[in-house]
Amino acid sequence: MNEEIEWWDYDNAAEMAAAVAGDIGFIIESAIDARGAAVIALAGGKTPIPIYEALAAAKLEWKRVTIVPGDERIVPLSDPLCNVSMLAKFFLPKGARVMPIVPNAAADYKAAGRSADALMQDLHWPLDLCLLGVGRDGHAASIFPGPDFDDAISGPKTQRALGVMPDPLPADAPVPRVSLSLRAITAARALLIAVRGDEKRAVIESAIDQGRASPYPIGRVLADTELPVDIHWAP
Ligand SMILES: O=C(O)[C@H](O)[C@@H](O)[C@H](O)[C@H](O)COP(=O)(O)O
Repeated sequence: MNEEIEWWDYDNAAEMAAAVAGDIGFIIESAIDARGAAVIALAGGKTPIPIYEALAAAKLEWKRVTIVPGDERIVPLSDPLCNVSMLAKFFLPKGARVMPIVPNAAADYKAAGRSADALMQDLHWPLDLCLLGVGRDGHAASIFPGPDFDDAISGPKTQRALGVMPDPLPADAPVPRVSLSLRAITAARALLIAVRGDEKRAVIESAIDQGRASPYPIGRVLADTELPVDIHWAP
């Protein structure tokens, strides 16, 4: 069980964005100082958009930064639901390498997951950072209840990514996904969570209380992460 979970509360989304962008910038600089490069996984969804705006404005050696989405919806790159296209809009113009993880002609979600895993196997590992959002249903990255839940939580040790069919499908993006596995997330050198709203806060608080027995994916992630985790929250 993780004993070091720290909440950081802000008055509004802009304050949270500035603080989280500052933390991510520091993590990127430290990785570049240590190794000459940084590899980070960033969350999809809407909450982190102001964070990415602030981060993209930071003076960093972007050419040394590789960014992958921590999860992806299996949709074409042109689809508004596509996480990597959202990330590319912010960070490609800065010179970062922004890697799509879903093949354009994904045959089925499990094959897409295997292909994402193969791509991740070529990255320097562990990730320097994993930034996660959390759904109101307690999902994190694209670890959802459904037929792939056990595989995402406790699949093969070396598996970094997999295909996931959420059940039920989330209403705001009702499509199959690929996701980092729980092991890949918890192995990251730094784990940050950014969420907004009382509802998500309540879900995360119960998930923390439930620990390893939590039915919420975010509860399992937090219970299995040994490093301190910062949870950034704004109304
Ligand atoms: O692609 C995704 O669906 C995400 O990466 C997902 O895990 C997201 O972080 C949550 O669904 C919260 O999304 P919002 O920030 O839009 O509420």
